[in-house]
Amino acid sequence: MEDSLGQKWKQREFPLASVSDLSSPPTSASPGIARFDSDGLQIHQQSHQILSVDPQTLQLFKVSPVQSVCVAEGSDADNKTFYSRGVTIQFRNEEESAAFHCVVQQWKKEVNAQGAVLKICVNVVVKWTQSDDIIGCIECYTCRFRSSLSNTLDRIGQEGNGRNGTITTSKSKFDEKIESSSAKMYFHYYGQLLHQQNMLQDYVRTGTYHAAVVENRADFIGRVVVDVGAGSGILSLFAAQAGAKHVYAVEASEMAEYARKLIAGNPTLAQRITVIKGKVEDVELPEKADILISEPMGKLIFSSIKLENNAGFQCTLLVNERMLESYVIARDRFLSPAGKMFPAVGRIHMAPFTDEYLFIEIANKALFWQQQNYYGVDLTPLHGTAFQGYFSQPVVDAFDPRLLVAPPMFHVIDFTKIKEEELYEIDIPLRFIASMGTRVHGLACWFDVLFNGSTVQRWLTTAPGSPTTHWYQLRCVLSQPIYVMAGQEITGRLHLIAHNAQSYTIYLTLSAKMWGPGAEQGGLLQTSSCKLDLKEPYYRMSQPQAYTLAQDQQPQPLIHTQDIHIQSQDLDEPEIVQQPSPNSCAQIDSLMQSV
Ligand SMILES: C[S@@+](CC[C@H](N)C(=O)[O-])C[C@H]1O[C@@H](n2cnc3c(N)ncnc32)[C@H](O)[C@@H]1O
Repeated sequence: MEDSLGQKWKQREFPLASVSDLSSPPTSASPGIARFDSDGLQIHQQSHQILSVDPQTLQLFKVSPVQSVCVAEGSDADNKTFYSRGVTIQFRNEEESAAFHCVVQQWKKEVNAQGAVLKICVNVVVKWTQSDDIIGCIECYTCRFRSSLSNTLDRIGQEGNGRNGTITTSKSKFDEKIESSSAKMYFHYYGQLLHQQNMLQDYVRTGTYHAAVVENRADFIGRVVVDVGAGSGILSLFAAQAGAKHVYAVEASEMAEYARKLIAGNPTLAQRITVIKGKVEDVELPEKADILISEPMGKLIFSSIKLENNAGFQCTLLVNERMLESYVIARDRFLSPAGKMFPAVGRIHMAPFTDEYLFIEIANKALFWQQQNYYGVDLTPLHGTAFQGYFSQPVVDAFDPRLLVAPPMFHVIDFTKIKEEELYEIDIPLRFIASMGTRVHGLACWFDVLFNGSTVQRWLTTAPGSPTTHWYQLRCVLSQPIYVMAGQEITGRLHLIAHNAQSYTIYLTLSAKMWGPGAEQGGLLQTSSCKLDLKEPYYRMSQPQAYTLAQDQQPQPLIHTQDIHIQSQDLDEPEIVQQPSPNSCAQIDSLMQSV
């Protein structure tokens, strides 16, 4: 339950399959519960509380997908002897385990934020005195900040007290929740011009931003603007074109240097733009903003796949990359109360889809592991794992909207109101009415965002059937499709849990009632679930976009979606890709039986 402070963790309870005290024999394990309340986290074994911890001392280790070890510090009665106490907790499933870890992360962060007042004081003392005596004194006063204090010292030493006052707390909000290796790769990626170029060459994206800004000049003229994650500085330049009084272009990657160069090369605008290199979580600005502009919509940055044209490694799902959190933090730090956000609202759209070709293509990938005589070696012991592995990759491509089985629904994220913590865990109940009888292979997702200008409202959409953007669409494919009839209800749940590699674990469940004699009596359900890692997509851009045509539909030429941006420039005839002859359902079923 959420209270007025947005403390989603409060009152949360997690049933545990088993709890065992590390100091007792493993045979003592029995079911229990983990409960968050105002005193901290309480772990009960049956009805006995066996551990009560506060967030400062809690250490949580994931030892398997469903098992974790909680270690907390305590002291004896005279507060002199410190000891550690640990319990092993076993969750009922991976989803509950991931949700628990997410709640602990949020809880620790909120409690640390309350401690930030003290950290700021520490910071100020250090800045003014640089005195070892005072540092020693503070260490005695609250020794748990000892290590962050030395971090603070390191950073003050490196960055000085520059005009932009870069550091206010000892550890950045960003650094606290994001793994440093992920952040390093992420900002390295955005530090390269070719990746910025890829976004700039998405004319649907950049053209919509340009139109949304210049058509809403009235919002920009004479106003202070902050460009959150400025990249090449393009949106700052648009804001200056629209008459902004001053634009602060905040960019954390090395791209900040290129942005300076680009902006300096446009002298009529440059005098009204200041580039600030740093994270929006850390930098200080000299004044409040009337407008925030940003392009924080999730793509995926990953290094493991090389595309021939280096077109960029990005996929869709509004919240991926976790940059929306930075946009929201920037709002709370920089935007004046009556300020505007460009964009202001985002929506994740979802609909079940059918796609036999895609399904068989994924299932086929694991067939390699069906070989019983691979150089004399039986590979089949790994087939099941490989099969699940391929189905845990969300598919990124542009698909034909006729593959959708039901009208889509959407989940709104209001950037002007949402709390940062609410983006750590997003739980969307699903309900659709099938408009055809078919096999449902999974859930298709895409997004749009709204520029809510005072003069013109504009949507930027990544929907299937709309001009393709560099986000494409995303599909979560079930390893067990479900069968539906026209008019039948499909229910389910899309549960996204943020992780510290700037992405999300996706848990999807879709269900449909069985028809036939048994169904009327009572809720016979076909249910299919999958777990996917948004950071490990199957980038399917060079594959044919196959779909089954209804008899009354004329064949449409199908194109390689990688070529779409080029075609939008030179308007040549699209390349036609030959369709493979359709696999019948019977063939597919027999293949699935064999796997
Ligand atoms: C999707 S790009 C958009 C770039 C540019 N605004 C545009 O529209 O072309 C996002 C940019 O935000 C930067 N960024 C991401 N998180 C940031 C943060 N917390 N602080 C500052 N910059 C950030 C990235 O380095 C990247 O250059």
